[in-house]
Amino acid sequence: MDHTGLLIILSSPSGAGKSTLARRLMDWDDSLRFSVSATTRPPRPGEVDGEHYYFIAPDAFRDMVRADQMLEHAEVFGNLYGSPREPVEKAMREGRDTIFDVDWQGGQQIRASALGGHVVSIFVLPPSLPELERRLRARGQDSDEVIAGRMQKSRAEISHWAEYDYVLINDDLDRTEADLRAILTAERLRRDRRAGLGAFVKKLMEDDA
Ligand SMILES: Nc1ncnc2c1ncn2[C@@H]1O[C@H](COP(=O)(O)OP(=O)(O)OP(=O)(O)O)[C@@H](O)[C@H]1O
Ligand SMILES: Nc1nc2c(ncn2[C@@H]2O[C@H](COP(=O)(O)O)[C@@H](O)[C@H]2O)c(=O)[nH]1
Repeated sequence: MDHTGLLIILSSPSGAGKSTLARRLMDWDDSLRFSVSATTRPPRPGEVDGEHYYFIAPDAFRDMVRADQMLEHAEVFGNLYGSPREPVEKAMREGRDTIFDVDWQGGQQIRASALGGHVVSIFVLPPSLPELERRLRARGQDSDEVIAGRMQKSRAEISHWAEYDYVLINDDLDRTEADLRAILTAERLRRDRRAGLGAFVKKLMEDDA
């Protein structure tokens, strides 16, 4: 292995399909790892601590931020969310690619982080706002009040679309998954080519010295 792992950022307004797409990508390629975030929001029915999120108290969250244990963190919909730093750095050293499901603030912070890896950012749009609301309701996990709050914030999240390398409209799930696979394959080739050429050029210079 002569490369570091990719950092793959997925952002979207809540309910556009990031978690569903991330799960599908990991079923396609089991070498991908998901960055399990820490959050102060309460678990939804069926969510497992350490698998979907690390559910922690606000004080514990703030302690982690103070100890520089979060690669990025933000307040989203009135709760704190953050990506623990250590597992990401370990995956990068091991050459494993990491998927992040984070909002635009997290996306900006990961891009600006000093990790020095190859970052690929993807924004997922819903086909329409009524369809976004339909998906949030169909998921059946949030109250009307929570859904209204998320819909109200959706425009602010969408306004950051142009900061991303790729923008996909998640109308047909199979099609969006296929687009994501193509992006990942191409970005891995770019990363590998760069890493391979670096070694080649170094050797070329040494041979000539
Ligand atoms: N292309 C699609 N067509 C129809 N339904 C979809 C599509 N993509 C995702 N969904 C459904 O929409 C709902 C929301 O998807 P998901 O939970 O993946 O969104 P999310 O972006 O991760 O949301 P959040 O930001 O709140 O975590 C789920 O019930 C999922 O099955
Ligand atoms: N900046 C971060 N945003 C995160 C992180 N983990 C999740 N999120 C975003 O929060 C909302 C809501 O998520 P939900 O699970 O409560 O529906 C969603 O848009 C996520 O992308 C994180 O670690 N950092």
